[in-house]
Amino acid sequence: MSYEINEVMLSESKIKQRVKELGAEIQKDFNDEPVVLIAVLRGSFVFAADLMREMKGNIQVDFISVSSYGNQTKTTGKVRLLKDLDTNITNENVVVVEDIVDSGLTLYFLMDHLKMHRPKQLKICTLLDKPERRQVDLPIDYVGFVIPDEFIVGYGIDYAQYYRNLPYIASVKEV
Ligand SMILES: O=P(O)(O)OC[C@H]1O[C@H](OP(=O)(O)OP(=O)(O)O)[C@H](O)[C@@H]1O
Ligand SMILES: Nc1nc2[nH]cnc2c(=O)[nH]1
Ligand SMILES: [Mg+2]
Repeated sequence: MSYEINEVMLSESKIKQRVKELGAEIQKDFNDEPVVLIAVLRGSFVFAADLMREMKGNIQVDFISVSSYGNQTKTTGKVRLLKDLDTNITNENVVVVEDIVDSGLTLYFLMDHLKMHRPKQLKICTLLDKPERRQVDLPIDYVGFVIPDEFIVGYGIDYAQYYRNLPYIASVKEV
């Protein structure tokens, strides 16, 4: 089975505008206190890079890497931790930065993992939310866009490791 780009769902300018709003909202909620952003590799690296530049003040960034999709469009249901944090987040304000929440299994696994370090606050920010596909209950603090149940790529998000370099977000179709 192979896929190709179907249509643009979110343009570069629409994403830029929303990322700006999210940065301002997070900063306001934390009253300009220091924040550690945790980007979930690989998908969220583009979003996290743009989001952190919309925030002023004492922002740290660290990366955690997990994978559960392999080269398919459905989750394997098994989340693998590929790289852990390097930062000590105990008593820190932490915001986990994700590109997309689909089944919710990735973040469910990660939240459990991160809570063990007893951060002061632990919040979730995702650019995209696909609520129709959720398999677990997950409280999400910041959502960029709620999207329909379509497999999407671009702006850091891949299909079989390709398309991450697209500056926009597009749906794909089977060909
Ligand atoms: O809510 P879920 O159903 O768990 O899906 C969301 C996760 O799936 C994708 O990551 P993937 O495992 O494909 O790895 P990647 O970030 O390296 O592309 C995406 O970047 C999210 O992290
Ligand atoms: N590329 C891609 N990866 C995902 N991981 C979870 N949902 C999606 C999606 O819609 N597209
Ligand atoms: Mg990911």
